[in-house]
Amino acid sequence: MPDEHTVGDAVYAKWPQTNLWFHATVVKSKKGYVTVRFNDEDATVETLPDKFVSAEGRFARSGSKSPGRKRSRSRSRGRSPGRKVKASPSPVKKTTTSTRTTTSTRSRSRSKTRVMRAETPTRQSARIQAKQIAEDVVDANGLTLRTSTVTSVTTTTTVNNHEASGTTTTTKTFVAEELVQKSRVGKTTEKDFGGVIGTFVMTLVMPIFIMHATFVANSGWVIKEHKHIAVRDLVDRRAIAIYGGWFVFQAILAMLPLGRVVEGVTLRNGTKLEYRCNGFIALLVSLAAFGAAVKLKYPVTIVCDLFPQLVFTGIVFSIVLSVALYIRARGCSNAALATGGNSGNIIYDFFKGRELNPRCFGGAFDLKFFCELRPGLIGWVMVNFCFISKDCLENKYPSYAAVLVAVFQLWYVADALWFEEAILTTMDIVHDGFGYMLALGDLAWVPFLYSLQVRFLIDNPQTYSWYTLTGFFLMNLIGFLIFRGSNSQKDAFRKNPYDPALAHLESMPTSAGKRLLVSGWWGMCRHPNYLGDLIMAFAWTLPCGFKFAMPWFYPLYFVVLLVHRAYRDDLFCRKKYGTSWNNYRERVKYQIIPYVY
Ligand SMILES: NC(=O)C1=CN([C@@H]2O[C@H](COP(=O)(O)OP(=O)(O)OC[C@H]3O[C@@H](n4cnc5c(N)ncnc54)[C@H](OP(=O)(O)O)[C@@H]3O)[C@@H](O)[C@H]2O)C=CC1
Ligand SMILES: CC(C)CCC[C@@H](C)[C@H]1CC=C2C3=C(CC[C@@]21C)[C@@]1(C)CC[C@H](O)C(C)(C)[C@@H]1CC3
Repeated sequence: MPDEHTVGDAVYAKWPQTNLWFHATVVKSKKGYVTVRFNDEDATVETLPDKFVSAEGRFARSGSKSPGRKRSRSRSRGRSPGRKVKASPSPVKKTTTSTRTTTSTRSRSRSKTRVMRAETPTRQSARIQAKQIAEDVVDANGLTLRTSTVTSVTTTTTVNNHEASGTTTTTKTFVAEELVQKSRVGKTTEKDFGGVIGTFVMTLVMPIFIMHATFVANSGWVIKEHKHIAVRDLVDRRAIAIYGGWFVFQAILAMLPLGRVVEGVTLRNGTKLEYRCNGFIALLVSLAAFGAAVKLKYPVTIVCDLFPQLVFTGIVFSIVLSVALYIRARGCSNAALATGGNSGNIIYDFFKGRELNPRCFGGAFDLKFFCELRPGLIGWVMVNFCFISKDCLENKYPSYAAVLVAVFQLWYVADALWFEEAILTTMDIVHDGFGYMLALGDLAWVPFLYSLQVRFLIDNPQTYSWYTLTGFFLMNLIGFLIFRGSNSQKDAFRKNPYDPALAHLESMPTSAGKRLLVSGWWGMCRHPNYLGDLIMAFAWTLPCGFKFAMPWFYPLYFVVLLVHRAYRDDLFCRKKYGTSWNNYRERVKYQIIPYVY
């Protein structure tokens, strides 16, 4: 049972995202959450689940339970993940500890625990280690917790004798007291995407390019036959109704009380948001609705006829949404901001997005999560299918290459929605605010540019022998197996590093507590999932042939996007894992392509 807290109580509170506990004072206590003020120079206020707050007397008393009252887990596996003994968040000395193992020899055993006061050398190394941990710690949003003072560090060494497994493990629990830290989102000083000028150029170029690609999908880089198109020709009520109707339809599906509700990563204030994952159901319903529309002879090809108008509507919609998001974020508390979108420069912050998790309908509807996976991603599949339907109607026999690429892309989207909750740990959800980049990316770039190859193949049918088509299929399959295999391996490891199914994998410890895989897919290179994604991108484009440049935009853009993403992730991880990240880079040398890059 967590402690009862009264306003003004002196407590120890766990600093978000660390195993470090600090002096704090209770400001408010409500329904399982306690708002505390840390005794640091900034008097940082955080709201934490009550298990992360413990009365001071209770915390220091020998033999008392840990604040979280978690049972410490000991592992006795030979492999590295198994060797890790998860340090209890409790800094208290325990006289007895219940232990559990996760292997087949799993057994519950009372372990005899000897508590030793660390003498000077250990105490000194603990102080250094605690300081290093604190310096390396970065919160869920990539924010470094800056350390200014370490006034005292206490070390307890606990030796557990595991009778059942016959192994002896040593748990060192460090208590760092009165570390003065900050976790507020400071001004964003390191700007990526070329800073203010880069983001300004991208803000202008991205919509122009989407429009341009709409008119040249079937040709080279330039519009050869110049048709004069006025902006007023691009405004069409039917296009607005189709785009708006689709967005609302997807929003309704997303809000249906179907599918699992999962928790996202821990936020800076120690809390987690909940997300309803019913994306795969939304895809099935959308496909069924499309099938019904075709069967009922509803003119789905209107999407092809009004394509430029739809693209224009999507762009305008994304711009309006981004402006609304920017204005909304001006009224946000500091705690709600993304670390990367708080530079104070309107152009940069508008592009990157200021608010991390904008939600509406009383917090029930997460805009970024919804936009990233639903209207754009499922819309991309629908655009492909509308063009295939048009081809079937006009030519009787559809272009097999176009059908194959549409199937590959449906497969990719279905996979994303089947593993929907995996997106909750991607940098878009964890680090990036929701602004112009993601709004335009999700709602116009993905549905109207990612469909480039299928649109090209409809206008320029290519004929291939069955073994060439099989070759494309195998290439896509190989890419998919690498992409899915590596993403699932990492997800499984992050969910439970002691999963027996991962016992064959080697991992290395980091100063932030989490381990990093160094064998299996993640031993080949640091981003095997990007490699798989890229192989698929090429498998979707090769069928377009080499006569025209435009379809090749997608794999070229994707290389740039993923190389830049790998670079950004490297910066985040360096902050998060400190020197351990350098050791990891030494061990796993290549970024995306083993022995090449
Ligand atoms: N189709 C498209 O347009 C796009 C697709 N994608 C795809 O989205 C997917 C997600 O991409 P993204 O979020 O960028 O990156 P990753 O899925 O590669 O995630 C990077 C994070 O994984 C963790 N990690 C890194 N190395 C290891 C390791 N050795 N062991 C355990 N954990 C590790 C780290 O986080 P931590 O340690 O905190 O867990 C790191 O920050 C990719 O498959 C990518 O191809 C991405 C962009 C666009
Ligand atoms: C061009 C701009 C500078 C950037 C626009 C970027 C966006 C288009 C992409 C950023 C990350 C994305 C992801 C997917 C789609 C593209 C965007 C939005 C993703 C949903 C595709 C399906 C995958 O399986 C995924 C892993 C779920 C992807 C997550 C990232």
